[in-house]
Amino acid sequence: MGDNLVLHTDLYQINMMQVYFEKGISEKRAVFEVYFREMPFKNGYAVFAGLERVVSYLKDLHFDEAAIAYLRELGYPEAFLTYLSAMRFTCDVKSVKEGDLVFANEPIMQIEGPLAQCQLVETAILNIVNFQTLIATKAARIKSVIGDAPLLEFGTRRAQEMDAAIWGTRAAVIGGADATSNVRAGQLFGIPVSGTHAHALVQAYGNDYDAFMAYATTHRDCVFLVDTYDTLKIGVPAAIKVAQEMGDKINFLGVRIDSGDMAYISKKVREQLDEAGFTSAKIYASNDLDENTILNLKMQKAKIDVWGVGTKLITAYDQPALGAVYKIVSIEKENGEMRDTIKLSNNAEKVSTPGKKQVWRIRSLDKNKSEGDYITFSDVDPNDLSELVMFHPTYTYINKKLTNFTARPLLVPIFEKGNLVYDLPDLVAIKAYFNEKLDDLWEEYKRDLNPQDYPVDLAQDVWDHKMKLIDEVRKDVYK
Ligand SMILES: Nc1ncnc2c1ncn2[C@@H]1O[C@H](COP(=O)(O)OP(=O)(O)OP(=O)(O)O)[C@@H](O)[C@H]1O
Ligand SMILES: O=P(O)(O)OC[C@H]1O[C@H](OP(=O)(O)OP(=O)(O)O)[C@H](O)[C@@H]1O
Ligand SMILES: O=C(O)c1cccnc1
Repeated sequence: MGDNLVLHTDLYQINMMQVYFEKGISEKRAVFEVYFREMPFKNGYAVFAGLERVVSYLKDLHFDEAAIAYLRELGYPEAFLTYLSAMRFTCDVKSVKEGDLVFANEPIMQIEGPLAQCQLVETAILNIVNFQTLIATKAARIKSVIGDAPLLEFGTRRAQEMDAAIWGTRAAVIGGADATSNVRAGQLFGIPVSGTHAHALVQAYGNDYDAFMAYATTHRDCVFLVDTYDTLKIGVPAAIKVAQEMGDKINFLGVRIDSGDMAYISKKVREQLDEAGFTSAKIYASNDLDENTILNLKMQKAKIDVWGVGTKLITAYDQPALGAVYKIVSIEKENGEMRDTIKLSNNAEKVSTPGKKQVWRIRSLDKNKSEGDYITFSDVDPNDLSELVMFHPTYTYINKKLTNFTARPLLVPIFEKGNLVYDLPDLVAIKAYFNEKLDDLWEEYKRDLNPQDYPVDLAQDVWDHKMKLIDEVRKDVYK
């Protein structure tokens, strides 16, 4: 299979493109925005990830011969296929930077350009951003309970196939993983790789001592998995014996436990290691861990130094999907002006916010913390205002006035007229960026359980415009 991803879209996008083409509106300028409506894992913030892959998908996006041939097989008319063959990506794209914090009901990406092109890219963009943002956020939750101790990403074997393992690992690193067991992810993204060994090694030798000795005579850095037969009676004593016999010939980093009551066992293992003089040997733990188990183990004062987390991180076990959507917010009229569009719903949260917008992170200069996000039309800059009135978009009586503030635009230019204008930072920089942004957030939004709702407010004119369009549509429908 080739790596042209142009057909990585839903059939209905191509069908709509055909409508636009045949009805002569395919080149009309349109603006679409990506946003999600509910915070993943009920977390207080989400960690945006996926931009690097979105860029690689959009760069040079075109229908190659194989794609056209397949669409011909599906029965699309020749004139439409000719149009598709000639199509090149010419949209403007703005996006939040990877590692930035994002919240429900604010645009995190914006695609503007010919209607047909905007329509084509919906599926892949959501596919990428939904997954990677979800995993980065899950990793951040896990890391928040672990603190400074290392978090190792161990999930490839349980990930939803290879792409999810690779890009999920990268997202996990953005949100907090310090290293991965996936060697290819290490090669592709420069992520530190790390690992111990499996039970198979011990089973292959039939006993812990021979297995650890075999490892120790072939590797300098050693972490022995001690729970194959009996952690306290067999595994740890064998690890200690090998470490003593090998002395300086190895770097005895520690032992890994992978079953049983990890609070009780880790404390006993710590005693055994300390008594043998290996006070700096670390205890690694793995086995279906997630932020809840880890927090619980920490409350029990488990003596765990390094946390290996697989399945529950890479599959976002407790919430397998983020629900980001891609909605048209504005379209060119016959006269060339833009007409803002709205989608109504019986469900108030599902009513879209019309117009091309920008999101601003408002930072109080007195408190040096983020006070909330403020959504304006794209041509407005709140930094020009001396006073900002922020109010809840549904419960409008909840409001506050800010004077001494700065506003940072979250959506930055990525593509202009199809040309990449953004320098993609490396992963180390993205991770550092995330940590810096997390520091700006009040603790109330950071706790794992029942965090406060971070304010995402609409500027007065955006709110008024939305209400006006709701009224207009309702008048049309119920006249
Ligand atoms: N002290 C503890 N407090 C809370 N949860 C724990 C504690 N010790 C272990 N756990 C968790 O409990 C679960 C135990 O799972 P399970 O019973 O499948 O493990 P096991 O039987 O010991 O090992 P195996 O994976 O070999 O079946 C795991 O998710 C583990 O992380
Ligand atoms: O538990 P996770 O968070 O997914 O971490 C990865 C798991 O992968 C390995 O187990 P393996 O695949 O050998 O299976 P088992 O230990 O569950 O038997 C390792 O020993 C961890 O238990
Ligand atoms: O290196 C390890 O210990 C490891 C790697 C993958 C999965 N589980 C454990």
